[in-house]
Amino acid sequence: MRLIMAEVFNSWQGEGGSVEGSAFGRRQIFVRFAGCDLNCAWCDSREYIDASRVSRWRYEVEPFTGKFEYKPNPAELDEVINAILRLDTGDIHSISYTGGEPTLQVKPLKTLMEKMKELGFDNFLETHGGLPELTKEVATLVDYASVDIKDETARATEDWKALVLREVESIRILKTAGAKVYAKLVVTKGTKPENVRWYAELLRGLAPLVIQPKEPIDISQKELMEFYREAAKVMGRKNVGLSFQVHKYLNVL
Ligand SMILES: C[S@@+](CC[C@H](N)C(=O)[O-])C[C@H]1O[C@@H](n2cnc3c(N)ncnc32)[C@H](O)[C@@H]1O
Ligand SMILES: Nc1nc2[nH]cc(C(=O)O)c2c(=O)[nH]1
Ligand code: SF4
Ligand SMILES: [Mg+2]
Repeated sequence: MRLIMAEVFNSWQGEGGSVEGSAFGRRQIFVRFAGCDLNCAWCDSREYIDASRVSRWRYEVEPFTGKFEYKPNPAELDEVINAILRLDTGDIHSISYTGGEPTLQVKPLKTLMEKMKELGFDNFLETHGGLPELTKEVATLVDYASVDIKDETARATEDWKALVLREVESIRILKTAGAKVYAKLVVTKGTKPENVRWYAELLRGLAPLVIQPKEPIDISQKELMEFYREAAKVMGRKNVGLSFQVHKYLNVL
């Protein structure tokens, strides 16, 4: 089975903060799929969005060395499994499937998740959640999920409100299947409080929310706290948290 890959590396989860379902600070092996159907203005993995331009993928030869070996795309699934297993440092909390958008390649994603479960690993899905029908195909194999809520300022797609509703549907599907799920909202200085209230209404009683400032940060702490307070008023004070891309501050992958 073949797939278009971006990279495999061993690091620790830098996002998610402290809400229920977050794996922040936990050791993970990251499997980054190439290809995405959205186009977030602030995407930090932009080079992997157009899968047709990702001619090769890379895997770290040893954790935290920044040394990689390269193979041509499409990758064979066995090559990816080998790359993951050789990075197993014995302290891995879960395998993080990210991208690009991992659910776009749902068949190899599902086979890989099944294999990693068989080998005793938990599965952490990092998804934009905009493809609930594909989310459904892997939901029972997901132990943890971070599902983005793409704010209007992400300019991820034309009909951004319909995308938000599909993301909430993916959250519901994952929760029903037994996964620990949280929503992640990347905010910018243009984010509107009334939109934060709308997201919070959709998420109330469904999943906790982390509010993550776009990097590089352009929002003041005062504005960030205003969004936090708006969400907490709707969702309850225990169901909202902050998340920062801490790995970027410590210069690790
Ligand atoms: C690159 S995306 C890949 C997974 C999936 N396509 C998604 O968007 O959730 C992984 C995570 O990085 C976050 N991210 C990407 N660029 C960012 C930036 N410039 N600032 C803050 N978060 C960012 C996204 O919000 C997402 O939660
Ligand atoms: N350390 C680290 N944590 C992460 N959390 C989400 C990431 C992603 O790109 O999906 C990511 C990443 O790229 N690196
Ligand atoms: S959905 Fe994820 S991978 Fe796709 S453009 Fe947005 S942040 Fe980047
Ligand atoms: Mg990243």
